[in-house]
Amino acid sequence: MTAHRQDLDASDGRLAPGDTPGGEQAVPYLEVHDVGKQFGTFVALRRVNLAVRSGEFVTFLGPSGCGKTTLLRGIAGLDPPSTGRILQAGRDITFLPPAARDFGIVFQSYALFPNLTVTENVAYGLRGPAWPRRRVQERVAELLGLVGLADQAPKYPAQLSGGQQQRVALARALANEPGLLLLDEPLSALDAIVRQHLRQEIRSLQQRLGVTTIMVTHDQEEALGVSDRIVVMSRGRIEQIGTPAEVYDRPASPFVAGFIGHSSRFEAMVDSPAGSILAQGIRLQAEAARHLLYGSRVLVFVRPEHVALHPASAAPPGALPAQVTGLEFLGPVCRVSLQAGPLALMASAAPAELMDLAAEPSAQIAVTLPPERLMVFPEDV
Ligand SMILES: Nc1ncnc2c1ncn2[C@@H]1O[C@H](COP(=O)(O)OP(=O)(O)OP(=O)(O)O)[C@@H](O)[C@H]1O
Repeated sequence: MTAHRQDLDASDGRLAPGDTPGGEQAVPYLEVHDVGKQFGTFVALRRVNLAVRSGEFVTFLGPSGCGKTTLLRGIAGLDPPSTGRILQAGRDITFLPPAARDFGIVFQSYALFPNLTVTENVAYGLRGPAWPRRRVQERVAELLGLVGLADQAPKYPAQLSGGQQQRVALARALANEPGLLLLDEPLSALDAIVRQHLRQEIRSLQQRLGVTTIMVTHDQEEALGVSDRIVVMSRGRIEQIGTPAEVYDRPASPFVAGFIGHSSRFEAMVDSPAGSILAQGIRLQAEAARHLLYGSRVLVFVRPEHVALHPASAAPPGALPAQVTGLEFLGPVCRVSLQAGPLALMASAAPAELMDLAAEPSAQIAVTLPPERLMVFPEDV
């Protein structure tokens, strides 16, 4: 496990054109090579490259229509790619029918047989000479124990909650000990609390079993919370592959910076080779601008938690005067909308800090933007 962590940390999570993302380590369990998918003239996937290591939990994350389900369906053989190859455990599975592959899948809609009991649903795929009745009974009992449903065995799906039905679907997907577990938005039909609980259970079960897992989701909190690595997708392309910390702290593109987490965004121009930028007349320091061409246009993002707030009367040198334009109470933190001259910024701070600053709507305060925290991208990326 330690070595695995080091592997993950060693990658900087960025993609250069033509790279094989994540493929720099030991032989991957699943390899996606240059996969493309067209529906008529519509291109749903473009040259997707991906390598998933054995035992990894990888999430496909992106807005609606970005192609994440299409990619998962390609890996499952439900909708083969138009171009490229997919290898699992070294075997080319690109055009194998689903039944000839080694995976279990859980869909968003529970997809259980309504006329079969929990036991019968889980046992459904356990057929043939390898599965005498006694062994099936033992395996089903083991699986229902694993997903915490040992006492629900005789019930029918309609007698279970949504969360319980997804646990049955998970037990069924794992019944044959597949090499690969595919989860297609498995939690999106559930309410927030069940969803949060079940996602942690899925993660701990996955770690206990060590099964290589790919989950599709459009919920970034879900992806950040459970994944070893996240594949961020947009318009049929992979924008970045990285650990949750990498995609959050070091986004590879303006899309990723804007899609993952909250941020304020503004345009600027590189003003000097020493990392000074000019944003609508306001001069700021940005370490990430140091290597960029003098005079080039850039997009700048800053996370709310990195916008530092100060009293107007005790502003540090270089602070920008700012007016509070809105406050949103979120429990442990408040989100503060600010107007610093022409720049609209969002900050977050503890309620006690805001009380000390008397930061009420229309109050005047001051802000600083730490140079090492500004995420800067050339506009032509
Ligand atoms: N069978 C199909 N025929 C035509 N177009 C399709 C087909 N399946 C998917 N598409 C299109 O391909 C694109 C990607 O679809 P996909 O289902 O992979 O998106 P997604 O990222 O999973 O989105 P969502 O979160 O909304 O499910 C969409 O624009 C979709 O309309």
